[in-house]
Amino acid sequence: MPSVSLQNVTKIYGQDTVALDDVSFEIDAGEFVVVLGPSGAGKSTLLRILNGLTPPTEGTVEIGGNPVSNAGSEVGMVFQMHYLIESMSAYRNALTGSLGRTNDLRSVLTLNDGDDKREALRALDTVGLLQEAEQRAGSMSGGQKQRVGIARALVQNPALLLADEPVSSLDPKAARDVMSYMKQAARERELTTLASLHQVNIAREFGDRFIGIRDGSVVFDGSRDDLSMEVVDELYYGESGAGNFSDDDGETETIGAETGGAGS
Ligand SMILES: Nc1ncnc2c1ncn2[C@@H]1O[C@H](COP(=O)(O)OP(=O)(O)OP(=O)(O)O)[C@@H](O)[C@H]1O
Repeated sequence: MPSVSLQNVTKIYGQDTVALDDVSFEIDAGEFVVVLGPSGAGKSTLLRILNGLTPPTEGTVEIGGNPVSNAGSEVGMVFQMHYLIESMSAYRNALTGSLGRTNDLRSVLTLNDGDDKREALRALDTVGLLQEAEQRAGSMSGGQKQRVGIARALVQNPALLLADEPVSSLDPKAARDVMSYMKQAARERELTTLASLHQVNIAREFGDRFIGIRDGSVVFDGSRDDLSMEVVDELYYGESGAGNFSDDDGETETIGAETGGAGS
């Protein structure tokens, strides 16, 4: 049974804004999938449908064989903006992930059960922040905050980890750090992961499978080897734009917030 299954999913906002148009794909358990596509392609809509925040207009979505509900506990979410409580420690922030399971505010404020505490520490360890567990989130770097956001999602013990442009606001080094930890967490926990990214070079480095969306349709679904410069050009610029995206040495150019280039 696939971990994620979308069948003929269409999303129309209002009268006629077709954000997703008859999208179907399946993701196997443990796959690390990156969604790519130009602004407005439908990536955020896809993620919102997968976490139950937005109902599809048509089609079916299943996670672990069950229809997506808006209970949300089976889906962990990492956001572009981390949405941490800045006055609380990294540990307390990670612990709020257990709310997804227990729905009990007391578990965060006072009466945590021991399992939740252990899970929060384990998750912080996974993202390399065990030593910083007691540090106030507000005093952490952007990359560290994002890693706390990943820890919080892991504490939820989700069946699917979704990340919506998780490294867009980070410099290239911090972005790579965050992606490395996310990949490691997914591998350790055999966690199915789907991340939308704007930076093609970072996507290429960390993704195992790539789904390209353009104008609401899946126009590419393949491995790193299949993700040629031509495919990337066509994904972002359409057929007429071939050649725009490759530079002279064949490296993929950066999209969006990343400005420093690979490894800088
Ligand atoms: N709540 C909404 N109401 C109306 N239209 C919407 C809504 N959300 C998204 N859209 C439209 O749906 C289309 C897809 O938007 P979506 O945000 O999913 O794209 P995206 O690929 O995530 O873009 P970006 O990379 O800029 O975040 C766009 O035309 C957008 O304007």
